Amino acid sequence: MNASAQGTTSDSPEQSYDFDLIVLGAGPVGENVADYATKHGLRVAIVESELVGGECSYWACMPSKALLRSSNALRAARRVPGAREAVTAGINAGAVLARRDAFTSNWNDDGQASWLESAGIELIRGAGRLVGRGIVRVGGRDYSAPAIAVATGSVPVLPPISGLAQAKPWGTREATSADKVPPRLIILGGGVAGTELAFAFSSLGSQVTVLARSGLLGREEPFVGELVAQALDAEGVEVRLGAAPVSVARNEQGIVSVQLEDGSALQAEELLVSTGRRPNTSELGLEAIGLDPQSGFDVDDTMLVAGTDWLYAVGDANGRTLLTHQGKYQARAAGEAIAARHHGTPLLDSEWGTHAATADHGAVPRVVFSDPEVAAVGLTEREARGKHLDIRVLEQDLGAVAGASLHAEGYTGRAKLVIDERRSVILGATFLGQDVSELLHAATIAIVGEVEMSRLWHAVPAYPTMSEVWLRLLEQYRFGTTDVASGS
Ligand SMILES: Cc1cc2nc3c(=O)[nH]c(=O)nc-3n(C[C@H](O)[C@H](O)[C@H](O)COP(=O)(O)OP(=O)(O)OC[C@H]3O[C@@H](n4cnc5c(N)ncnc54)[C@H](O)[C@@H]3O)c2cc1C
Ligand SMILES: NC(=O)c1ccc[n+]([C@@H]2O[C@H](COP(=O)([O-])OP(=O)(O)OC[C@H]3O[C@@H](n4cnc5c(N)ncnc54)[C@H](O)[C@@H]3O)[C@@H](O)[C@H]2O)c1
Repeated sequence: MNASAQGTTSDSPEQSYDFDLIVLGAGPVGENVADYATKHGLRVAIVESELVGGECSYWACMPSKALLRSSNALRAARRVPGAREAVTAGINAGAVLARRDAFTSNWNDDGQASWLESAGIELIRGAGRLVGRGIVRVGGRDYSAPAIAVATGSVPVLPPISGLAQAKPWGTREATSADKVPPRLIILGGGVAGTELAFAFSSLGSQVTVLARSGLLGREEPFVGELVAQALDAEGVEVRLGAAPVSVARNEQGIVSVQLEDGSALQAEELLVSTGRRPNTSELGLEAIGLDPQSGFDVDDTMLVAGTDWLYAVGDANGRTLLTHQGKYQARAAGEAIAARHHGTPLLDSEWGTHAATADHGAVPRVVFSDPEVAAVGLTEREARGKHLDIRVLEQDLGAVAGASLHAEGYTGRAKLVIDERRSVILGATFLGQDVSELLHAATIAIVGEVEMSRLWHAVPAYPTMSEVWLRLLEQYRFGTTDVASGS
């Protein structure tokens, strides 16, 4: 390392630094910050303590979706006469686990490490820690750069329940990398991870019980949790709403017992805790640069940390939205903003500028890969009302659309738009039903583009696709009724 610790400033000569940018954490977000800065000519190093590719590739998005996909495809076939008769056996759990293993490259990151090399990004293996302004220590060696980006992801939150930690519950890592399907599985937490993994393990053969202290998927429109709970029930999953565990224990035979507040108890071979995550900041040495590791990062839309002109926090690490695609979007903005500041070229950080993650504030797409799927973007009705906006709400039975009835026998689904009446633009959209995730991007474009409803009228959905739900919603907006030339 060439630069001195606290004395290093952003206007020191470029040559005195080891790199132009050091990124802490090579998850999807860190990789993108590094890539975008490198594309603009910066010399970038990335520090990774585990596997290049991060949580998403090995223990989150990819393995969980691989565990879900086969059973979703099987149910889809069973919903279509003609295909249904060809399904003569149930799920092959071994083949599903093998496909999951392939998607995680058997937890080997050689491929992603080679990609870093090909992109011109230097990989430093080990846990990085900030020891001063612009200085990162890895394995006893210091590296310097005028800009540092923290992309260290998030860690699970374990609720303070008596005996829980000692019972060695599964977290989402253990669930997504499991090589056996437990006969019984209790899931604590009815959020996105708990809901998806309930579908996954139930389809693989576990008897699953979900303990959700309130409804499922409480961040979304109320009908979402209700309909997904009904679907889980139909799959044989028991969803216990309002269930509060008071203690947990694992006996010598390995069976976990969960004692509930109402006096009842549950037993299972495994207990999965999926009760949320928090930014992974406690081991970063933030105190060395005058920041409190407990209070999290306060970032602007270029991901610059408040009170600094050199430190960035991106993706799960800043706690804005814990989603890969949104973190990567922030990473693209941050990588280019860091490069612009480095080169002294114009910073486009005003609303919707290239270097600003403006969509974080009202256009975040979210998909739950349950069956039915949940796809939502922007504000829910509750959130919009909380902002005291003049809104109008449109709802449509998705099953009544010709494309949906062709897609699956007895298709059940729903769509909802939240409209800003003053500007006549969409603030939020929610779709629920089989395969609705691919409907979502149209809504995201309408929100980001602030397309007025009168112009959306001219965006004609093809017949007979499920996208015709847009026409039904627009008719409702214009005429106040769904009963307009419907059917075909
Ligand atoms: C079960 C589950 C399923 C999910 N499914 C989806 C999904 O389908 N779609 C979606 O959009 N999101 C999903 N998510 C969320 C998604 O996984 C995260 O939003 C995403 O991984 C965040 O990326 P990141 O790069 O910020 O952090 P991470 O992927 O966590 O990467 C951070 C990296 O930093 C490294 N690191 C940490 N500390 C240090 C240090 N001090 N020095 C060096 N390296 C360090 C870690 O080893 C890790 O590799 C899911 C999450 C879970 C738990
Ligand atoms: N498809 C996807 O995009 C996807 C899938 C899985 C996870 N994720 C991301 O990963 C993050 C973590 O997922 P998650 O499901 O753990 O978090 P979450 O915030 O979605 O859900 C946590 C749930 O646990 C409940 N909970 C919290 N404390 C509890 C307690 N003591 N007892 C009972 N219930 C309790 C909460 O009420 C909530 O319903 C999420 O923020 C999500 O964005 C995304």
